[in-house]
Amino acid sequence: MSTGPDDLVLYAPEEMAAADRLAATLMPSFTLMRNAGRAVARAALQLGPQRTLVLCGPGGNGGDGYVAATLLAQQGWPVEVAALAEPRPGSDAAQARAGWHGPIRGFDPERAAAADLVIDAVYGAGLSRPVEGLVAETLSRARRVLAVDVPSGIDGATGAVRGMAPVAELTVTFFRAKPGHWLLPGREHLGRLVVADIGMPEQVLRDVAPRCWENRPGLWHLRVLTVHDHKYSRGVVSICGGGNMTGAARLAAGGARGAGAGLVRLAAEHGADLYRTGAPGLIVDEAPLEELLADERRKVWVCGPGLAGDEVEASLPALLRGGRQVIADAGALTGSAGDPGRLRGAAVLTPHAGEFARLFGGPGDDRLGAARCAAAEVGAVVLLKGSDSIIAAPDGRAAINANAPPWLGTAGAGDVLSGVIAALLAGGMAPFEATCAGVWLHGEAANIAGEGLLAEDLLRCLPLAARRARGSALASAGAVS
Ligand SMILES: NC(=O)C1=CN([C@@H]2O[C@H](COP(=O)(O)OP(=O)(O)OC[C@H]3O[C@@H](n4cnc5c(N)ncnc54)[C@H](O)[C@@H]3O)[C@@H](O)[C@H]2O)[C@@H](O)CC1
Ligand SMILES: Nc1ncnc2c1ncn2[C@@H]1O[C@H](COP(=O)(O)OP(=O)(O)O)[C@@H](O)[C@H]1O
Ligand SMILES: [K+]
Repeated sequence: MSTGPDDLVLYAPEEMAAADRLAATLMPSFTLMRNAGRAVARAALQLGPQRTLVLCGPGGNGGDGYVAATLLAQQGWPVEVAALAEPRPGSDAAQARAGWHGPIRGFDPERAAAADLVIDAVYGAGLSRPVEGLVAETLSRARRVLAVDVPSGIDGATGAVRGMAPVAELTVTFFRAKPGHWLLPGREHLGRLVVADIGMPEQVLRDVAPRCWENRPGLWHLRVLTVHDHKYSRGVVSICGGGNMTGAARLAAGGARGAGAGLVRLAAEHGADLYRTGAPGLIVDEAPLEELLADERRKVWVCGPGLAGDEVEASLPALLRGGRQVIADAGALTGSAGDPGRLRGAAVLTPHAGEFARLFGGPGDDRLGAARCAAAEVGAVVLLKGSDSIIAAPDGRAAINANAPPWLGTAGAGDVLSGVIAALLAGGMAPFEATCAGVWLHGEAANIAGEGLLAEDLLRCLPLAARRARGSALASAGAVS
């Protein structure tokens, strides 16, 4: 089956609540809860019969727990239920509670410690304050946890831990995942994530349409070359080269070439000889920048890797004035610390957490929200890099990337990435899609290279990463808008 944006969309808790309300006008809402509980029971059954304690909260999450407990008991499982409070009379959760005919106990940390499996159905999308006291104590004693929707305490919008949250072995969520499933630290609490189909009407996807996606092939499409392509149509990338830290610009150039740019040129008014000793396919220009800008084919520029403050001053304003598509990285970001307005006109900014903080402050617990605000403020795509990189567009679209292995955190990896994004931009992709695709290819190349990679290793792995992207996005649905 093909994957498209609708499959990758992430519903924040308030969007999921809106989806729920809409669904309730189209079908009996209890059907969704019954299907959710069924999916939880099915997942538990796959773990094999064992003494199970279902911890039920007062709302819909607890309702799913009662349904699952009832179904598991019907299968002959040794199941106990502990409840925090009675569900609101007349609610779906109350109906689910009425289906459970066994005893209901109070929360007790010792009982949780004695169970072989704890089903955490305490809080889900309705988490409204930190998890503490008896709930925290009980959850923290569980030895093996299956979480319903999210491990209680994980904020579904931000991935933050509010108070405490158990580390689950398996998490079963419904309809679509949430940003907090993919953002850290939430992602580390899930174990394996199962997204269960609970029969949500199709109309919900149309009428409640979040603008946040998991970043994978299918959200974007790499172009396919034809016999009519040539080096200029594949894209020209220009890179500002510093006179001192020359490795960074060379890595960016390698990233652009590895990601399929037809022609990569390095602008090095000073230090051109150093660059000429590098890759033979790289063209080094010694002419002053103003002269290079007269060539209208040179639309896409990487500015920042390896540049000192004065070198940024000598290049960035001219590139922006010249209406070029600029990827501002490293030195270009540091040079605008506290004054992000200086980057207005750039196509993409690629800060890591430290650079982001220097530019915009924060970002605090809500990194997704902070990246979106930053993108709107500067009018550029903002890529907040990390092991859960966030790509945010000025129009509110955002994507969360999760394929990057920890060994990608090595000096020079970011320089390669700026070149990869530049190549995709130069090849005709729009800035948001080019950045999403670049980040995924970069992570995939790191997976191909394996642990111990050096930034240089990414370059030879990029072509295979692109082939994998094309393979897994085959026949995907249309573009994101
Ligand atoms: N959205 C959907 O499509 C569906 C949702 N379902 C379930 O319904 C859940 C959402 O239900 P609710 O909106 O009732 O929310 P929850 O069941 O997550 O929370 C219930 C209530 O608990 C209280 N609460 C939250 N955090 C607390 C804390 N830390 N300390 C003390 N009290 C706290 C709040 O008053 C909240 O309204 C989902 O997580 C999911 O499990 C499913 O039943 C079926 C379909
Ligand atoms: N723990 C991690 N897991 C996965 N990717 C990481 C991790 N730490 C850093 N990265 C990635 O490595 C790259 C490092 O970029 P950057 O910090 O700019 O380094 P440099 O300036 O040395 O090139 C980014 O793409 C970032 O997302
Ligand atoms: K839960």
